[in-house]
Amino acid sequence: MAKTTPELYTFDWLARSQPELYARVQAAQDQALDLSLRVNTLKSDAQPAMEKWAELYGWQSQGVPYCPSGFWIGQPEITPSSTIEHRLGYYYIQEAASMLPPELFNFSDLPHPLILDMAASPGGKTIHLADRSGDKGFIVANDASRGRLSALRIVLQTWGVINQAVTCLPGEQIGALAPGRFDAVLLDAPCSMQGLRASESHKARSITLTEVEALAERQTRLLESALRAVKVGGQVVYSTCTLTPQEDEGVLAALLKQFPGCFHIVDIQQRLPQPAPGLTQFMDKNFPAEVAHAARLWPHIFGTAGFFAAKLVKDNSLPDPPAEPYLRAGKTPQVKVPLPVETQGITNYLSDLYGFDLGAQMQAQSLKIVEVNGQLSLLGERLDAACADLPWQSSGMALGKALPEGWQPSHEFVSRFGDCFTSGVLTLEDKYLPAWLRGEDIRGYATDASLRGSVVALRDTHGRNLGRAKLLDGRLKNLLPTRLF
Ligand SMILES: C[S@@+](CC[C@H](N)C(=O)[O-])C[C@H]1O[C@@H](n2cnc3c(N)ncnc32)[C@H](O)[C@@H]1O
Repeated sequence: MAKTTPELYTFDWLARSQPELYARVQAAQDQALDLSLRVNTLKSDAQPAMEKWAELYGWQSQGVPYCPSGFWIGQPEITPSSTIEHRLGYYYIQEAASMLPPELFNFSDLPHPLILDMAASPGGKTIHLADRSGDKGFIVANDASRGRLSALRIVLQTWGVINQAVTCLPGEQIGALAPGRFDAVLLDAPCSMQGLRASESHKARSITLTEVEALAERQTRLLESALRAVKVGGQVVYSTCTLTPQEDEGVLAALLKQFPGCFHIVDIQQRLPQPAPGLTQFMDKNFPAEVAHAARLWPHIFGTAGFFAAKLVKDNSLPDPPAEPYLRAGKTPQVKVPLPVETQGITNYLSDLYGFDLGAQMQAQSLKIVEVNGQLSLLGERLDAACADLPWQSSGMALGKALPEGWQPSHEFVSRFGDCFTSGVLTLEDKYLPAWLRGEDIRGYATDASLRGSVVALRDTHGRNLGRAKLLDGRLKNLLPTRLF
């Protein structure tokens, strides 16, 4: 039977309309991308941290122009995925184009922004947003796919983000559920991924026009929802990892037409090393001139994957949506009311053992200590304001647990704050490092008797955080989580 749907191969539209440009894009797509990473600025200052790793691992680093914490490191012998810093969330390996969307938000007048990441998993951009807001705002990290939530939780946990909650809702509904609530919304939309190079995890495949149109329709409804969820005056960033115009400029054009006067597109060309305007013409279609304010990262110009990003500012409320949203039944964990006595006891304990002032940290980040399913956790005070009516799945960061022999801080807590500890810290001799990084206990380890029985923060001779260790008689018990090996 003859096919009724025309095949639309990757960049086929470009091959037909601009063959020279198409040839340049294809040539770029055939070359391997340099590896890039983004430094966790909740844990270290980007530039000095990068310099230290460049020296330690022989990496040649080059800054990503629009992202101060992002660096290209070429194709190095020591791969960035193999280091202890990677396992402890000191950096995230991320394609440089993906570093653009979170950088487009302006939080300079918003010390505590309430942020929605509408399609968040696995969380590469969520953790970037946490850095951008110093983990002092609050992020609702949503993804409609339940199966992708654990990846998101692990990324948040490894990075050490506290002011966050994970929800599992169709993004299309959030605008009606929480209208005008957020200062900033990121929609890194599900798309046809026709901007990525083929790889082991992403096989090249052709897409049909029907698929593109269905995706564009979903993206338009998601972006409408993002515009509803943001406050008047608030910022929305829309991004895709595809260069298919229907999913990029086409989505912006559809919403400009449907909601005139409700938002405008901010010109972001000056954020890039050279202008990369959105298309105003595609095949036989004209898009409004304003869509040229968006950025279209062509692989042959920027040395990145193909990518699209636009920044929108909401000027007026959108007219009411046609129907009430239904809410998918979500399982909400039982969060107990914080026990005031615990907070003081814990902050005193941490101060005595590690010289770390958790009380000051809690004040700076507006945190409280609660018991969640028998574990003590640090939770953002703004959780209720952000998620009162959004069924959240998990929130905050594990703080630790009380054991008969003393109080044991969590791995996440030590990997986020361990560099600030001034006592209760042990330096591991170099000869033991390989065994430690394999997750082994170190036997015959002699040390200061005053620390015996305690959980200490371990560092290597370069001062790198090696997580927690428990000092037992003649043995250093390895408390690195087994998932890291
Ligand atoms: C491009 S990925 C997001 C990548 C992520 N922002 C990052 O940087 O790590 C798109 C995500 O959208 C989710 N998704 C698909 N349809 C959705 C919907 N209707 N509402 C919310 N999320 C959706 C997918 O499960 C997928 O995780």
